[in-house]
Amino acid sequence: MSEKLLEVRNLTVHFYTYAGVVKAIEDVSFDVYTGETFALVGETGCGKSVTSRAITKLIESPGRIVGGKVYFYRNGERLELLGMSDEEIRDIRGKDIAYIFQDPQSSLDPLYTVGYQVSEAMYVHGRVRTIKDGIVRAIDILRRVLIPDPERRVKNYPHELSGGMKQRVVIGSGIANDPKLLIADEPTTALDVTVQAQILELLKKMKREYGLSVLLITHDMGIVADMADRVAVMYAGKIVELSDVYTIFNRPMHPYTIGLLKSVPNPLKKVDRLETIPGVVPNLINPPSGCRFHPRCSRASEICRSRVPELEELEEGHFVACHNPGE
Ligand SMILES: Nc1ncnc2c1ncn2[C@@H]1O[C@H](COP(=O)(O)OP(=O)(O)OP(=O)(O)O)[C@@H](O)[C@H]1O
Ligand code: NI
Repeated sequence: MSEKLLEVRNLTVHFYTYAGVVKAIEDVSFDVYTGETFALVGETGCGKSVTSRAITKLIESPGRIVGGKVYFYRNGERLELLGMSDEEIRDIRGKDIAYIFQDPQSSLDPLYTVGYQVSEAMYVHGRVRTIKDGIVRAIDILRRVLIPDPERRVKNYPHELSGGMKQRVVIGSGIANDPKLLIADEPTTALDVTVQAQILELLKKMKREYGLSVLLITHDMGIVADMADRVAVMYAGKIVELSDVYTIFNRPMHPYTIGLLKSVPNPLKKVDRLETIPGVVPNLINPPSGCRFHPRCSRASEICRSRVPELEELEEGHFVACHNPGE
């Protein structure tokens, strides 16, 4: 396999709310390699966004990163991101590691032209000398993200563009500084189905052309199948299974993954009936003891109630956190 770009180790984030401490993510560990698309998948509230944001310390009060390390490899140097000052991490965020969020509307400022905003993204990281220089470059970037008539579009304000075009602009700003890692958090969820497919195609094109690695956050197994090389399945703030995409779909071993794949139309297999996993996602203020999935798990035994299962490599590259894994 290719080189390691990102190493997330035991990442733990808590939110200190009036109701109690929300243990949003607990000991999350995974690697992202150069040139791959790595997906984080799971139901709502399982900690995908918190994980992706914590990587560059984008956690706001009442949240706090209470443990873990994030190593980022840049030009042969191994940087630990969580120990960096706000200023140092700001220099990495938006330059070496860029984000794309779900709603393009909220990523763009309604008061500035899209050309200005793409230009500004480069200007703040010293990629262009002036905003004016940047606008010339922005035309080329809009062309690369396949926005028609970029010379004219560069002068548009966000409200003059459709949702899909706005997301193209956001992707353009993301890649403007030639990042190594693009973190895309549900980048197509807010868009129409036809536009979704176009944006996913665009992400593939960007990945090819720029040699980017992509950390893709999604709750959609179809998108995982279409986009990802490897995938980590999250449940209630923890990674329960991690492997290449083919293995997850064909040989899932964690009871949660097995249930998840039964509850969604499996894009690689035809299923007649959708099943749902009984029970509800646990409250993260008082998560279940032992394995957080045990109250909903048909295979749960005594040890599952008392001991937290570690992610173990059961076959090459296939990690499962379960005391009673099976197929
Ligand atoms: N500001 C906050 N205050 C308290 N709890 C929070 C806060 N932000 C996130 N959380 C908690 O952290 C957990 C993980 O949230 P996160 O947004 O990462 O989920 P997600 O997997 O991205 O879900 P979705 O698919 O809905 O985006 C949730 O249980 C949520 O309640
Ligand atoms: Ni999210």
